[in-house]
Amino acid sequence: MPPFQEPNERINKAFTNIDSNGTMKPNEDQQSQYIIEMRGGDTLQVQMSVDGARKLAALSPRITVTYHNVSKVINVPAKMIDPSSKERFIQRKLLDQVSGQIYSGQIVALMGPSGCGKTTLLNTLAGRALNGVSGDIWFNNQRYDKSMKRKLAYVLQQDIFFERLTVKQQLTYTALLRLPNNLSRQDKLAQVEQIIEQLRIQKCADTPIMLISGGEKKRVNIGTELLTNPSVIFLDEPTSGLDSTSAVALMDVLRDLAMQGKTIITSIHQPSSQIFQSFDQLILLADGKTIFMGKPSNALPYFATMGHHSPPQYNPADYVMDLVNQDMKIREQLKEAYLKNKIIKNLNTISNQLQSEYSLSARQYLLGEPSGNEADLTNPDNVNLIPTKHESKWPIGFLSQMLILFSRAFRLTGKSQFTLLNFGQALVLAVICGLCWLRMDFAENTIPDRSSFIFFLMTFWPLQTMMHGILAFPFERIIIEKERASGSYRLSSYFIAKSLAEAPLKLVLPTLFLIVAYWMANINSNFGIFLAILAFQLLSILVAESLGLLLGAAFKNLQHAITVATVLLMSLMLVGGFFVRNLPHWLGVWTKWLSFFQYSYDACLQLQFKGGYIYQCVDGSIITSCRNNPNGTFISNEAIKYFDVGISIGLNFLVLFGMFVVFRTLAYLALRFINTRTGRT
Ligand SMILES: Nc1ncnc2c1ncn2[C@@H]1O[C@H](COP(=O)(O)OP(=O)(O)OP(=O)(O)O)[C@@H](O)[C@H]1O
Repeated sequence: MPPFQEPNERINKAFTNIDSNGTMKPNEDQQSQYIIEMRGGDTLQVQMSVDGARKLAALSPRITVTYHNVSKVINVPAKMIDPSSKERFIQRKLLDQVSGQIYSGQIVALMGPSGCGKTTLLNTLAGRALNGVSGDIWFNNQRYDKSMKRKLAYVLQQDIFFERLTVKQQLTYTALLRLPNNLSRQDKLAQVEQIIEQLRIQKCADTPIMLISGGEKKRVNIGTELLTNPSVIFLDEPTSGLDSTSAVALMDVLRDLAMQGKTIITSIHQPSSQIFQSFDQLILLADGKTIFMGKPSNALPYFATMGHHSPPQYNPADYVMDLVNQDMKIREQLKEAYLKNKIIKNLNTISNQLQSEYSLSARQYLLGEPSGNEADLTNPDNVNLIPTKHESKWPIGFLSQMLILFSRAFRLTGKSQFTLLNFGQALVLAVICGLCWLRMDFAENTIPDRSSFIFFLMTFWPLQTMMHGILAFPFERIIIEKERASGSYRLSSYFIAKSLAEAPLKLVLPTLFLIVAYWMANINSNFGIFLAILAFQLLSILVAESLGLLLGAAFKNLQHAITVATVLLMSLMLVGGFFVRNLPHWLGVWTKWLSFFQYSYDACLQLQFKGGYIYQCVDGSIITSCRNNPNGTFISNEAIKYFDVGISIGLNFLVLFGMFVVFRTLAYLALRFINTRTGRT
């Protein structure tokens, strides 16, 4: 048995040295195409085009999805349905004993009235939200296992991306994160180019996603999921919001994918007649039950056997939807009829016939339901879909994930932070601030103004950054959840990468602000002191941001997070030592230690008056030694006594740093463990 070679080595070998070591099998076209088997049963298809460019694609195994008697029950809080109810929960059946079989190469449409359970069925088949699910689901002859995630793609109804990225950047980051490390960067990028070509989005490849059309966005959404070359693609209403031309173009893309052997299951609302007829199979649901399963062209003849005739020239999809949306009685009739008409595959015909009270003519229009027996479970590729145990759960290692996520976060924050508007805001505010405290004298009467300058410095930027922190997760979380649902990366690598990438960028504008305002206000000419004050300002910004991230991650409702943040910030500011110098003892004795403003303010006051500068006395109202010496001078360090500073500069720094670490860690834990989702199925 030849030793296992890494794919890159083997691919190169395939083109330079065609040998037959048993692991490389030349395809029909001996010169240009090879199938290479990899660990875990995956195969790679390598093609050499005429111009010598190399194309690489993982050949995904063909998968038949079989589901048998699948039900889903959820517990809804009783008070939500009936406020007078004494019960805690009421059970609701979202899916009721549905069965079906979908083959590779097919496009299957799930249709039915709003709320009939299409998304629930898609989620269930895709292995998402499996709580309360009973029945059997097989992929070929294997039951769902988390490790199959990479072979199943789920295209959500909403096109959720970092919209500032261009189409190519979006696909490239996804490829780098989700394609395994045994492919080179060059091959991952080649895969991106292939997807762009396959989905016909070359025209907008370098356009930011926020500027492309709805149809293009949908294709980027599908492309993102296709990068890992999944075998089964679930799509939740992919054509909603698209005009008919874009919808048809999208269906063409899906047809291409089906022709490559992929299994495609899509829910759809109101397809045009052309799209409706293009499906290989139609599954109609009503109230969580199947009411028709067969070829779309057989739907109208089937309903006609029950006396429901479509007017001529009417879009069959519209007619079917009108029918199931009519009154409850018709829906009940259709549900009952399906139960009696349905055919079970691989059961002997006698028991099938015994079930039938309806005419055989209705049954001829239906496809058979699987019986749940071994005979239903086809596995044409005979591939083990569950990777061997030694394979990592993640496509790439922790460090690689972090580097890629760092680069993405750096790019995104750079784009949102370094706008002309933000630079303008920082500069204008710095100048206004500088003008208010313009070139203060080194004199006794400027001491209160100097302390207020410091307090302003230590509150303005932290406040602003904290609000940004609160908003960071509610908007990003949905993207992270989507990416993590397809097994892209660890939450910890995302969190660390985001923290590392954003911190330096978040600090650029406050630094610029301080340089201008500090010089204009004439604070302290010692460069070391300037750097120390800058360090405190930046650290308090990081503390405030961490607190913001924590609140943003912990609260389901953004409004609640903002309200709590406002109350918290105002309270911490009030007890921070600047506004009230003589807090009631019972209050001040503990609250002032909670305020991170207090620590940076205290430390910077000490820094400002450090260095033994000569200050001019004025009236002795602040400095005792000036009382009888209005024209005299005093050493700046004396001013520190006027303020009730608590602890040393070093200790202040340590406490602030500790707060930063604690808040960051809590923010991570909140993000990891507090579920802010709305509880949809
Ligand atoms: N967490 C939940 N709590 C209560 N009801 C739920 C929950 N999730 C789903 N449902 C209900 O289950 C039913 C099926 O929902 P589902 O989203 O699957 O329907 P759908 O056919 O996809 O609808 P639409 O076409 O409007 O998207 C709906 O009545 C919905 O209100």
